[in-house]
Amino acid sequence: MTATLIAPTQTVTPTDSVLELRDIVLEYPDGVDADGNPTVMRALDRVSLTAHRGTLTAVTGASGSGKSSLLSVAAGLITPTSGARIIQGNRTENYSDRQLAELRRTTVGFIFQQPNLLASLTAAEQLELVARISGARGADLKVARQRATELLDLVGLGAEKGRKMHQLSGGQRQRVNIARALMNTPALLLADEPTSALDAERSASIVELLAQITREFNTATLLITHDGDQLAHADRTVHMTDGCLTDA
Ligand SMILES: Nc1ncnc2c1ncn2[C@@H]1O[C@H](COP(=O)(O)OP(=O)(O)OP(=O)(O)O)[C@@H](O)[C@H]1O
Repeated sequence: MTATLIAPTQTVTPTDSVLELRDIVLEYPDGVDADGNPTVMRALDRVSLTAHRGTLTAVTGASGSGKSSLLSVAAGLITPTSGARIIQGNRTENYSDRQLAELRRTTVGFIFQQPNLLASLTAAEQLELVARISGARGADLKVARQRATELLDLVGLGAEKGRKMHQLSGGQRQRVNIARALMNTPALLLADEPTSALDAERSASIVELLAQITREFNTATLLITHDGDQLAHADRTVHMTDGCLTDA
């Protein structure tokens, strides 16, 4: 992996809280009971969690315990049933869809299990697209292109930036995915089992990369993982059990 350093755009201290969840309850509608009354499935049960700048928090737990639900609430993709969600000092649980979309665009980088990359675009174009969607044109687009090049160098894909997705391995595609998540200099980086489709060696290098990014970009990073070997890279590990969160 290359060691290119790209300075974060904001000056912050490692102890800054980016995300604070207080007593979060999330219930999904879950059909009806025998009397025809609506029932709910409680996916998050009074969850509290603070994520700080420059800190990698691993989230573990059995399938169905609520890990993805936790990340979706943290990302502002789902509004919790109750509780407080504070992102960059702002209470957001009453934000409109538009405010949440803006918050995600400016603050959150999301890395999914399977990189959802566009087959027709090169690695560099995948990253440029983020800037285009944000409205970058002219000089701004030029700056974004430069940033895309630097980020692809950072994730070790400088030589592959002109390749389309079918010309890359699964591990390389996930690196493109990670670089893309950094295009908007997110304060909060959320990774939902980013190594689930990779072998042990590639998984280890991806998690090392996420730990490096957390330090160099000063992100508050949440990483869902099932892999005990990856926990060594985490500053903190929390565990979900039936919607409840505890320190591991
Ligand atoms: N949209 C939904 N509607 C109803 N129930 C849901 C919905 N999404 C998730 N659930 C339920 O909420 C619980 C938590 O799901 P979640 O996906 O957060 O778990 P997880 O720990 O991420 O699981 P996995 O490791 O298998 O991805 C599960 O019981 C799941 O069936």
